[in-house]
Amino acid sequence: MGSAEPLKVAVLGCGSVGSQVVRLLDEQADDLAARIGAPVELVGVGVRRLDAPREVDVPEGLLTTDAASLVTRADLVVEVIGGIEPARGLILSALESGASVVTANKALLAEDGPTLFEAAAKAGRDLYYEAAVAGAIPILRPLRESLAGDRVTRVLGIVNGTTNFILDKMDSSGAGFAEALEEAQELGYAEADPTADVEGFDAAAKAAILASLAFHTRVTAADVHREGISEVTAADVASAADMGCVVKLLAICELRVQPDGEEAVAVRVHPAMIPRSHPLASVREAYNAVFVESDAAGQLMFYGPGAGGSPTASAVLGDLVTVARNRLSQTRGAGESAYTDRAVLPMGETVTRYHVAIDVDDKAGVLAAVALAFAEHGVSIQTVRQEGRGDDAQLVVVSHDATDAQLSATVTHLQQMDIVREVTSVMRVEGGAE
Ligand SMILES: NC(=O)c1ccc[n+]([C@@H]2O[C@H](COP(=O)([O-])OP(=O)(O)OC[C@H]3O[C@@H](n4cnc5c(N)ncnc54)[C@H](O)[C@@H]3O)[C@@H](O)[C@H]2O)c1
Ligand SMILES: N[C@@H](CCO)C(=O)O
Ligand code: NA
Repeated sequence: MGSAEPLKVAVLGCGSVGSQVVRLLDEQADDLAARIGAPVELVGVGVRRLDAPREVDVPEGLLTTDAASLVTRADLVVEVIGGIEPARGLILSALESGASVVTANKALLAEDGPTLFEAAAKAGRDLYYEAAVAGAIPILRPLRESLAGDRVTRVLGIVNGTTNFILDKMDSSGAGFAEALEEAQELGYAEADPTADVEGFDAAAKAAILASLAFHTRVTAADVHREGISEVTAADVASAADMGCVVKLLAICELRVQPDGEEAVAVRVHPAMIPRSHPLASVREAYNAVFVESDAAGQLMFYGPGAGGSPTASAVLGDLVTVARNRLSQTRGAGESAYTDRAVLPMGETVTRYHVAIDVDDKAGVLAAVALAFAEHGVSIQTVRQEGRGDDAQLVVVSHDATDAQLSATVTHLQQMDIVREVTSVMRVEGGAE
């Protein structure tokens, strides 16, 4: 074992994640060599600037700004630069020159995963990316390997720590969105430009990756219906609490049997109310969790730190060991499984329940007129209650299952009614029995 050739590893990017990968490669060198069956040799660390401050001491002579040539000298390339280019070009050139690749790059995988998977298959090399979804939490390998003999029907995930922190803060303190965001920024959870997190882009990329693996099909970020949390108000959170619910930003991937018997997938990211009794409701602060439903296993929950340099590096190193072992035994891992080629349903056909708050005139017949508007669009009402009197009168309606198209038509109708002053909030209700 000790006589095996060293495995040459290149790390591209030395930021939050890359610096922790470099640190662990050094600190765990002996254990990694024993687990892999060969020593790991760090042959270079690709950086943008040689003189930038770093969280890790990179051994003399290993830093380089020439990532393009570095990838041709490695057996295994770890890509932790992020973004589309130059990451995509570097991964493709690494595969072409015979290296296997481990990446944490959810944005790239969700935008152009198929190009990368095809390049890996053509080169006969591995492409692993456990860190790309929910950081340290093992979720992609369980979907790809442990659940490969089961039929996954639904994945519900809290896959963005920043937004979970903000919504948790709003729930526990009554704060509004802006105030909770400010606190998240002060504590370093949210970035100065929080758009990717709060508008759901990060979660949508992860949803695309989860749906692809769960349902053996190809889903890209463009297929994912996306709504962020910037419109969620303190009143929405309080209203959820009144119903025994909590508001979470959910990534929802569903397998749906169509009337013609064909199976299609629906993938969406949006804030939703879930009952406090649901396992995902107990996910606090910046933690992540993924709730999986499958035919044979039933319900599974994966929970843990979804971000941060060191937790994310844990997932990267796990992939590195697997890919290294595959390489030594001259095999490849499972690779992409997209044999089903399922259609992705438009959002209008998505079915769920809704919580609708409507400011109304406080007079006889209003409740009946509002109920009729729901009925006209085929939306059945589960509960309705009035809050406030006079100028503050509000009706809060919770529907049974309806399509998004039916609900949208109902809301448009309500907005045109004289007795309706404003539809103040429309939020989906997930994770509960009908
Ligand atoms: N930070 C997390 O918690 C986390 C969690 C999961 C996944 N990820 C993913 O990991 C990847 C890295 O994230 P991060 O948080 O470490 O980002 P980061 O911004 O801290 O680090 C990226 C580094 O890449 C460097 N870089 C940019 N262009 C380069 C180039 N051409 N060559 C070499 N280096 C270059 C930057 O200077 C920076 O130091 C991203 O894909 C991200 O989505 C991060
Ligand atoms: N910004 C992400 C972490 C990286 O995926 C989050 O808040 O969860
Ligand atoms: Na993960």
